[in-house]
Amino acid sequence: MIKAFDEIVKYAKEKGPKTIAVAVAQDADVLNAVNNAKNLGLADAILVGDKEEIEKAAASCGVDLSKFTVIDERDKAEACRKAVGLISEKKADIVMKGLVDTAIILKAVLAEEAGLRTGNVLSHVAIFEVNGYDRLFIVTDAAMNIAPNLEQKKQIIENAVKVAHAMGNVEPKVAVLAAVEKVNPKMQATLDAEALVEMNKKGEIKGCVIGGPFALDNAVSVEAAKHKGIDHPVAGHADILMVPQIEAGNMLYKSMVFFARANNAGIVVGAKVPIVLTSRADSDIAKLNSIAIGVLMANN
Ligand SMILES: CCCC(=O)SCCNC(=O)CCNC(=O)[C@H](O)C(C)(C)COP(=O)(O)OP(=O)(O)OC[C@H]1O[C@@H](n2cnc3c(N)ncnc32)[C@H](O)[C@@H]1OP(=O)(O)O
Repeated sequence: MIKAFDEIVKYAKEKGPKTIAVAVAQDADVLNAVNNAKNLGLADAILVGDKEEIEKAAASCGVDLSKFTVIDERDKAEACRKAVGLISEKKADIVMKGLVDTAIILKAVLAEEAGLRTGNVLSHVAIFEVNGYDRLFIVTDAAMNIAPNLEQKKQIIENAVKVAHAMGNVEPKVAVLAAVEKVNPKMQATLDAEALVEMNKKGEIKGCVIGGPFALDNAVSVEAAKHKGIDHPVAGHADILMVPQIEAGNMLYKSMVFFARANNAGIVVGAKVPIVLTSRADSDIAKLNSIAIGVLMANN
């Protein structure tokens, strides 16, 4: 199993290069990331956005724009629509969010005419490398599904499991998070966790081992799990943390980046192609890691 992002980048290089359609590309971190991806042989990029602003951003970070195709579009929603359109035109394999609100690019991806929907739930998968934890781990869904129901949670897990498989983890351990580790009928997250564990036991969710409900400490710390008397293969060893709703996931994501200084990546899966989707505040390294995951998923 791959344990660090530099290994992911190496692995993705074997699967590349792919072409990325960048929506609203006028951002120095985005340009640095695609430029590094190009230099590494991971991916080429088509930059869609305000050409003047893209030129300014490129000048600020020393990126040579002559290596890339630029499509001039000042309106952000329209730039997203055009970037997504490059997929159906078969000119790109991956979409990437640039300097634009997450909801705007996701609406462009979901639009019927974009042709990217598959009938399945699309969901966000964030990957973290943090000091003190012995593996890369996934948090889902921190950015797309606001308050998923049980069926949506099932598909959110399946999407994350596909990403874990692409990263070389053949049977990821999934912890369904709640505030407590005992089922409490007043806490929907615990009831859903119990149901998801049952679906996994019956073979309705495959390719992973699901445990829960778990509070976060039991999912990631063997000592904490032992202390609470929890004996489960997932306890203390989670590869995937499934949160009950977007606020919990988003706060966990941002606390990893800003408090724990984690190295990270983010991607939306479930559509016909992967959507590289990080926070605008994430670094160029996070964006490059995300491109690498996108390249792995574009081959699935
Ligand atoms: C973590 C780093 C980055 C961040 O911090 S992100 C910040 C937080 N994230 C956000 O603000 C985005 C949260 N999500 C949203 O705003 C919305 O759910 C989202 C994704 C924009 C969709 O909103 P709307 O366009 O209003 O969607 P809607 O509910 O009216 O549905 C339109 C059609 O799309 C479908 N749809 C919506 N979400 C889907 C999903 N996850 N998977 C598959 N299909 C989905 C929905 O069923 C509907 O289909 P139809 O047109 O009825 O056939």
